[in-house]
Amino acid sequence: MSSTNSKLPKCHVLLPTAGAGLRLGGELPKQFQQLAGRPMLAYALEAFMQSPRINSVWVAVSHSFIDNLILSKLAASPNCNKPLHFLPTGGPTRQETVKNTLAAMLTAGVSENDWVLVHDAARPGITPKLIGQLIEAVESSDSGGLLAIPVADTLKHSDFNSAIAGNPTRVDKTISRDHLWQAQTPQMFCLKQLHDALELAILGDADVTDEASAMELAGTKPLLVQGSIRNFKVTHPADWELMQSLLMAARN
Ligand SMILES: Nc1ccn([C@@H]2O[C@H](COP(=O)(O)OP(=O)(O)OP(=O)(O)O)[C@@H](O)[C@H]2O)c(=O)n1
Ligand SMILES: C[C@](O)(CO)[C@H](O)COP(=O)(O)O
Repeated sequence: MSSTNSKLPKCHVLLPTAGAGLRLGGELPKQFQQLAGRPMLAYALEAFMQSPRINSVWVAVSHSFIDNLILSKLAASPNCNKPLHFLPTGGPTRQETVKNTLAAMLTAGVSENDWVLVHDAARPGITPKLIGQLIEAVESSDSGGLLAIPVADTLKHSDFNSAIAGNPTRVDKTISRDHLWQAQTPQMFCLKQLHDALELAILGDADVTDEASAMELAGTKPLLVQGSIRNFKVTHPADWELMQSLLMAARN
């Protein structure tokens, strides 16, 4: 499958940005706060703009943020060299935000057979090289797939009873890390299949925290493609500090 033939599936990006960033804190949701001098969202946006296989970019925004000047400034950047759409499709959960945005993309005329790469705005360490590797691997497989990294540390399950009333948390047991991977994004699937899988998962109140989980519930086995430790999710203040140092060092 190559996007050079217009009849073949194209690749589009969906960036969900409707989270509140509560674990990080701050006056704005984290994806719009200044990280090493630019809104965090700008880094992922630029990586996809620089990826030759990406045809269009769709940013899912909460209703309360859709008219914010930060968005128009991002769109005006000379780096924005592909069709860029901001949609007020944010929902109460990540999976609802993604499902609403996929529905809007279908309504806007994107082909249901095209690929969509869903990427957290909170992962500014993504690079055009990693994006290219995911696309190449998934296109030559018979299913969708995601970036992920094999778990490197020894894993402990905590003792439920030790977590009561300020007691120190204790080990219940050690879990084998064999065959365990940490899911990253982008996660790349056929647009309509992902939409339907998310819709089913939401209707069934399933605990899906990423796109792959919804596709697994629908019976597929997504491909695991080697990601990078640099593509970590900025969730807590310590992640923010680390990412800021990495971005500043890369600039010098
Ligand atoms: N209702 C939601 C929740 C999350 N997200 C997006 O999903 C990505 C990953 O979510 P996470 O890092 O957990 O962000 P938040 O939900 O904002 O974080 P927190 O749980 O700390 O509030 C982010 O780009 C976030 O904006 C979204 O679009 N809609
Ligand atoms: C999609 C994800 O980033 C994959 O690791 C993750 O599941 C998002 O989870 P969160 O609960 O929204 O932080």
